[in-house]
Amino acid sequence: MSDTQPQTEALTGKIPVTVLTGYLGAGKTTLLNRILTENHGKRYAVVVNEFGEVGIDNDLVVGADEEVFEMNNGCICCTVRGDLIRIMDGLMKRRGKFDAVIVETTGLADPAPVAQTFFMDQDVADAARLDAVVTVADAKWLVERLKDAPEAKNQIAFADVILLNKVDLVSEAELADVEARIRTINPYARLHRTTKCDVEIAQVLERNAFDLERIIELEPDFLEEGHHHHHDEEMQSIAITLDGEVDPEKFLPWISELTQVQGPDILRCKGIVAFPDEPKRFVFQGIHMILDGDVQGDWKAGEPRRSRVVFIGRNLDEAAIREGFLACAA
Ligand SMILES: Nc1nc2c(ncn2[C@@H]2O[C@H](COP(=O)(O)OP(=O)(O)OP(=O)(O)O)[C@@H](O)[C@H]2O)c(=O)[nH]1
Repeated sequence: MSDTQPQTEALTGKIPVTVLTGYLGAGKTTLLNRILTENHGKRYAVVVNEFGEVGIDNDLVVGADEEVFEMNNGCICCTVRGDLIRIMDGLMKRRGKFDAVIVETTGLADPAPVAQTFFMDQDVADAARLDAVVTVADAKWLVERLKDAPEAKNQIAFADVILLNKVDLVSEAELADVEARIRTINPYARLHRTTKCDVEIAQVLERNAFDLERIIELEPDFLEEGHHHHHDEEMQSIAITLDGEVDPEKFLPWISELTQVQGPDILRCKGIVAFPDEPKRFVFQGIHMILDGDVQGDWKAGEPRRSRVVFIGRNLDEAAIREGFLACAA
């Protein structure tokens, strides 16, 4: 389908749904926050899914408390039939309160079963239409992940729109290389080079770009029940909650050493921690050895000052990481 065939909600009566995907740490939440803070006069309902049982992404999505629905009992692509359908049904009962839906999947999700929900479940298919699969790709790490992560490849293959993000971290030659790799997997998607996902929102939302025929060519059993996909069996997700504050003098050296030493195996880490006498939450994010942290957003009145961290990776010594974090207690 092309831009010349507008199929807006006014015409079809269906709510447009954008599936936002991309590997761990590529910039999905960055794009989502950009969409939610930009002044476009639209109201979005957001469904966030994360890998690991401690909800962190939900708290990192800005100013959208009421509209954010969180699914964190596993990978979205394995629980779509349940969670996503239930949430979509709930959303349809609140029609009129929002103009479109955005589903942010975990970095480890295969987008196929997510997209399938919008065709296979009759109630969902009657009420909503998949507008586009938007994939955020990390210009620095994508080439590596295409070698060892099948999900990363599927996310590119399924995309209608690709944001090749973090162009600030790579040279022009590396950029050309990663772009060529993307094109061998998906020659069709619109591709935008971005830093911090700085793309015009109209390039991402309401594209009316999802092309079922292309997807069936790619995956002939797309519209059949029992569609299988495989997960990276070695991938671990370690979520730790400390019921209290952590001492920055212990925590900062610990996290920095951990990511330096085990960086190659830590695909993603993030957390929200409470420092003593600090009214704001300390939020940190890491991708391999690149670590970033800052105080942002006040702890709300009455909110327990709990510290939560998540590590996703391979060959991680869970007991040692757990012990190390708990030893940072203030
Ligand atoms: N240098 C650089 N950093 C970026 C860019 N875009 C995002 N980041 C940083 O990359 C980290 C991950 O960004 P997120 O938006 O949380 O990524 P995500 O895809 O939502 O991550 P997961 O949900 O864990 O898979 C954050 O620390 C961002 O600030 C970019 O264009 N350049």
